[in-house]
Amino acid sequence: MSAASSPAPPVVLSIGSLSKTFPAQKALDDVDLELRAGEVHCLLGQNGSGKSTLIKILAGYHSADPGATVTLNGAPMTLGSTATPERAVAFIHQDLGLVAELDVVDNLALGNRYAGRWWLSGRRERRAAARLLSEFEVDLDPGRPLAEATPGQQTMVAIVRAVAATDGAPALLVLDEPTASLPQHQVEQLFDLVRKLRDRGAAILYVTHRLREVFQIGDRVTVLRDGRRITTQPVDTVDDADELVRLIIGRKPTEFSPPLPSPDSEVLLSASGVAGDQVTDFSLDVRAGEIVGVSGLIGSGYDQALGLTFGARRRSGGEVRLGGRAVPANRPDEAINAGLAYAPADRKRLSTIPEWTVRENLTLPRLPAVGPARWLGQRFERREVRPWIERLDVVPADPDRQLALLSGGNQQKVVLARWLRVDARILLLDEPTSGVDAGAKASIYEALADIAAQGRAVVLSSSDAEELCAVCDRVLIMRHGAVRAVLEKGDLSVARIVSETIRDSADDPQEGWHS
Ligand SMILES: Nc1ncnc2c1ncn2[C@@H]1O[C@H](COP(=O)(O)OP(=O)(O)OP(=O)(O)O)[C@@H](O)[C@H]1O
Repeated sequence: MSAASSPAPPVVLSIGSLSKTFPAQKALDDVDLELRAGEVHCLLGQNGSGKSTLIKILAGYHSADPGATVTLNGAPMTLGSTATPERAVAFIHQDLGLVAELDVVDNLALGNRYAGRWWLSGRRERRAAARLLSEFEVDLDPGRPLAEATPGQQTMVAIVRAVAATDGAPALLVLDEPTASLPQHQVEQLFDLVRKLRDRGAAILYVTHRLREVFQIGDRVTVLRDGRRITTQPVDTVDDADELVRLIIGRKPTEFSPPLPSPDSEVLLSASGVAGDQVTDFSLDVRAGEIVGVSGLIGSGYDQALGLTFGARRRSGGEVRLGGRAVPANRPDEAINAGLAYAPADRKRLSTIPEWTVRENLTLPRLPAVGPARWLGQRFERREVRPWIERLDVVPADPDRQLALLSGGNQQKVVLARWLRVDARILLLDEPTSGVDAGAKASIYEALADIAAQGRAVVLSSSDAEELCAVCDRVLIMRHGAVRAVLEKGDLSVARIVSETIRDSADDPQEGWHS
């Protein structure tokens, strides 16, 4: 935003006395908030602090408790109905609301409120879609089924769609963790788009757990804790990310001490030439005690390598050896027997039962017993589950709460805890902290370090360069389907990861390697 001496830009969104009470849970407690034209206003808070609830009330998914006042450009805003959303408001929710079975053209067209269905995917829409994608510099074939696009590409389609539905000029744009699955390079592109919209005068409400982004893109920041607004202030009055963490969790963050470099120990996992999907050559050796990272751009294959290694994705070539023994391709059962565990990135869709409780989801796949054994089993589960709930700060800390009623980040914590507590020798984790708040991230890193210290090993794929620097002994960078660079602990920095990630491998495919 411009200097303090110029007159304050007009208020676009004004929220007064906003509260929301769910059964047994007050998600928002008397929140006031103002968003001005031409500002990116970051909304921060721990998982479960009420951010999504606030957004869902604005979007009409939830009604607010009586007594709230919300205005948009000075006029009362219609709340409590998704049927008549404000035309000038664009929302990007965590659940992008796209239809995976349709192609990109149809997904964009559906958002644009075209009346007739029979011309979907017609030439006009195809041209309009191509124009929109190129305006926002999204490099994607509009005729491709959305299901084939990576999560990052899908996010961009959702943003383009939402902005287009406001005729390209939203008064208010609400972005709920849009970068959760985007590597740095794509984040920069997204930020260019966000700045473009801000400079056109949009007020932008930006929810993120990546605190660095607040300093990159934010003009002002509001922190929620336990449903209450703790502060609203200009970003340039915030010292650093540690101060943000203190505001978010209400105490000093626990120091995470990175693990010591691991000694030359036994090779637990060896992959060579693994291929399939976008991956042409994924090779690595992982020793006991190591935490190894895999990163790259969307499309580089970095987000598919672990699924291929495990057997969750169809492997077309290469070899995977566990403890020296070859594991046949596409046999996750054999991989599990040999000591491998794999947590996919799409944890919620692929691996939870939302109707079940936190306890049941955390202890899956144990089958429910019947009779007295069931009761004993539940008591045992509760005892086992509680330390994890406390360790990862699951809110509310209730093992018997239905998983679906937890906030998105808290659901992530529960599912991730399930993998952290299994006794596998090697853990493969895709994007382990995506959507998880700063406090719990540190706890997850501690848990990974503990696993490594027990002589086990972790391989994680991540688009978060800071995370890779914080926890990994070594980071493999993939470009164009293959590992092109290996950064050892001493070489690890955000700048180095980003530059290796975006470097064009055609320049020097061999020189990209580092021993
Ligand atoms: N439909 C619901 N029924 C009951 N409780 C709910 C419901 N939706 C949310 N909650 C509770 O309200 C609180 C706030 O949740 P909300 O989703 O707003 O958090 P959040 O700040 O967006 O978290 P995250 O960072 O994990 O997305 C949480 O304790 C959550 O369990």
